[in-house]
Amino acid sequence: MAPRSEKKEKPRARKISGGSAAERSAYFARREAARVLRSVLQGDARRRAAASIKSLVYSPSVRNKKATFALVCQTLKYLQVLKDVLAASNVLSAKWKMQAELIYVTAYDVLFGQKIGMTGAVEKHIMIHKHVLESTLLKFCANKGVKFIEELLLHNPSSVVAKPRYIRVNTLKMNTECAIRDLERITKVEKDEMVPDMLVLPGGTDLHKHPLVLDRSIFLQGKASSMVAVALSPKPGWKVLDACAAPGNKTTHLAALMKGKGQIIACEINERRIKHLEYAVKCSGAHNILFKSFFLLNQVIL
Ligand SMILES: C[S@@+](CC[C@H](N)C(=O)[O-])C[C@H]1O[C@@H](n2cnc3c(N)ncnc32)[C@H](O)[C@@H]1O
Repeated sequence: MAPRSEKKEKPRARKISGGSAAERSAYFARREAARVLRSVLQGDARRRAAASIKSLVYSPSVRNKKATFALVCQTLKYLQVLKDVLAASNVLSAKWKMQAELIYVTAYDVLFGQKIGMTGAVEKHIMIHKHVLESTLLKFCANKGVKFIEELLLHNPSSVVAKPRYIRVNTLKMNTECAIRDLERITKVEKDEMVPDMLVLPGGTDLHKHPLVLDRSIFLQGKASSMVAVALSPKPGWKVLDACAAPGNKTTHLAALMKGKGQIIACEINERRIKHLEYAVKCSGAHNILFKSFFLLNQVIL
């Protein structure tokens, strides 16, 4: 493969005059994200382990680490959709191919992100084509018969992030049918076939700030983690020891399966994590949990 020409925009050399600090920061974050994305995709193409995104982002040369990390992850999540939309809209012509990664990151920002600091040549190019990109995206959704863009990710097996998002309903606070009705307002929801009270949402659904997550009516808990308490199948009235409890996903799951009856002894050695554990338990509506600061195998605590 011919080496890429290095005649690209040099983000650090370029002086961005005017604009707010937020605009300048967004401009640079896109360029830093594009460089990280290139390393990730090159590693992938050569079928060798790419450096982890975190290790690339946390190199000293990256200034705006948080924004860069978020942009890389989000662009990767939508990458196949972005590629398809750009190709169908003829936006990634030969002239722009050398900056393909910056085009992907910017297209992500324009279609799904914040659209700030749109001062660079690539930004202007994407903004000129914004309407055609948006209408192509809508056509894709219509053709696949999907209501939400996240669902397109499920139709894309090659998508980097095709894994679904699992949710465990905290039945101490809410029943599963109500949770489904609430979540269906924002995305597609299915019941998991194996784990009771577990819901499956399209990959990439971000619910971290959803009120049901914040008040612990639902937990963003993986399927494997949720199988543990189900496998134990504790009955109301049992006494159960959770030896490594924080942040409390399994502890609260046990409490729900025991319908709040019996006792769970939750051990956690890390003081900072104990606080998270106690907060999660308090919000979860479980009242039968006794906290211990650590668990020692040879210590009789029961
Ligand atoms: C992977 S996390 C547990 C996740 C948790 N079971 C859940 O489902 O949310 C492991 C936890 O065990 C704690 N831990 C490790 N050794 C411990 C010990 N001897 N006693 C109590 N907690 C310990 C760690 O501090 C950490 O918070």
